[in-house]
Amino acid sequence: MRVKVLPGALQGTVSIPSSKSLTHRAIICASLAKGTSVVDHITFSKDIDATIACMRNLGAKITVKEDACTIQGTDVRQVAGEITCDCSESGSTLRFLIPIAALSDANVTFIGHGRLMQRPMTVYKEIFQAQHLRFEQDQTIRLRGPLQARSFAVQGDISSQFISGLLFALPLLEQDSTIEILPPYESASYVNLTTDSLASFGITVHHPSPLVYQIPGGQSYQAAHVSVEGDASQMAFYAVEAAIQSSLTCAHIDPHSHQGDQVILDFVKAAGADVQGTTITHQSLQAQTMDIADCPDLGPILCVLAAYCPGTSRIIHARRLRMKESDRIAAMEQELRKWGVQISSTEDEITITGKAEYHKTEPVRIDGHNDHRIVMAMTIFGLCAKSPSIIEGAEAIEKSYPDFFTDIKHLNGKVEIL
Ligand SMILES: O=C(O)C1=C[C@@H](OP(=O)(O)O)[C@@H](O)[C@H](O)C1
Ligand SMILES: C=C(OP(=O)(O)O)C(=O)O
Repeated sequence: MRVKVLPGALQGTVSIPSSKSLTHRAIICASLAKGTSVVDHITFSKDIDATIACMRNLGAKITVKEDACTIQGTDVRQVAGEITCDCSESGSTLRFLIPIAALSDANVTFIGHGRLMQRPMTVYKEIFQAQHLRFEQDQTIRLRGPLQARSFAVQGDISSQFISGLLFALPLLEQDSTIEILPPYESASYVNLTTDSLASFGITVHHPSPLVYQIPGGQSYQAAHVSVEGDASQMAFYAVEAAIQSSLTCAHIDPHSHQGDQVILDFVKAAGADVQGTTITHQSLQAQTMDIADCPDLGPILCVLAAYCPGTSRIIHARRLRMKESDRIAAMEQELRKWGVQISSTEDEITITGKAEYHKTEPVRIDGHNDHRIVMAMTIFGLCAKSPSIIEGAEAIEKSYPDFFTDIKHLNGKVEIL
């Protein structure tokens, strides 16, 4: 899909789609629970569809109607035979489900697409090898449990999704387990979302100190009704557009949310925007240093913010952006340079010297890098620029936010699907 983006300010109120992270978690917990759960206010996307399909293959009965899933949970420990789980391009689906699938002694094959199987998996490989369990990885991952309760030491700066995955599975083992995080501990806010979701389904996890989780064994998930709150990572695209050139209100955002990406409101405020609740209004902008250790998904759109902030901004602790759907640092460097943005990077840091306006005599041709967050960030850049751009591979938005361009149009954004 190619999308032409014409310059112009957005206006109005946008209903932010529901949190992808919280939806994965609610569907997984419900699928492990005794009885029937309901998860509603879901925004469906390719990643969420992948989690639903995999949980069905692991035995959960999931009915989808409008924006809700009714889920009859299963005892995954009883799964037998040969199971295949297609995770599409979803790192969350793959890394959350590996320990869950390993609760049984079934032979489970995980399939991934795009860059998924190149994303780091060493933490699990080492755990499985230490327990003499099958874990083979090439184009697919083939594994066999049953996983045993242990004291697990997990590197904290590769992906928090390993910690979340273990936290879903370990309460269902008979014995107690502990997870010790080896610092630095990044994306910890996502693990907080996991423990929140576990608590909603009756699972207890003790967190006696910042780097230790104690997980009592012998627990069972209880059915629950969960309504999913808005997605702070998606709000970020609108918050940045408003900070650069307009005024927007973001609806369906929980002011008390535990999502780490809610920090976007602090970043746009520190850049100079007026922020009242979830209404963001442009005022003159300035450069700043932004630490994204706890909110990596904000990386691409913060590059856009920095590009429009006069002065030199730094985005630090950014290394993990290189391991997402694309190398997001390289992708943003390549695409922003086409607009004439001054941007450079080291392995862990991005430096951008911004200015208020960008203009090119020919339409700028942007590559979406098969990455939803690159497509959305470069769309916002194009709306704020002074001349048109064309985004190739814009269908990548389906991974998390299929209605992105429809919502942009509702806000008077001039985007044309070519
Ligand atoms: O747990 C989650 O829902 C997520 C954790 C983060 O990954 P890392 O912990 O690998 O940084 C984030 O980038 C991803 O989009 C969603
Ligand atoms: C990296 C992302 O998701 P995941 O890790 O689940 O593929 C994302 O949504 O930006």
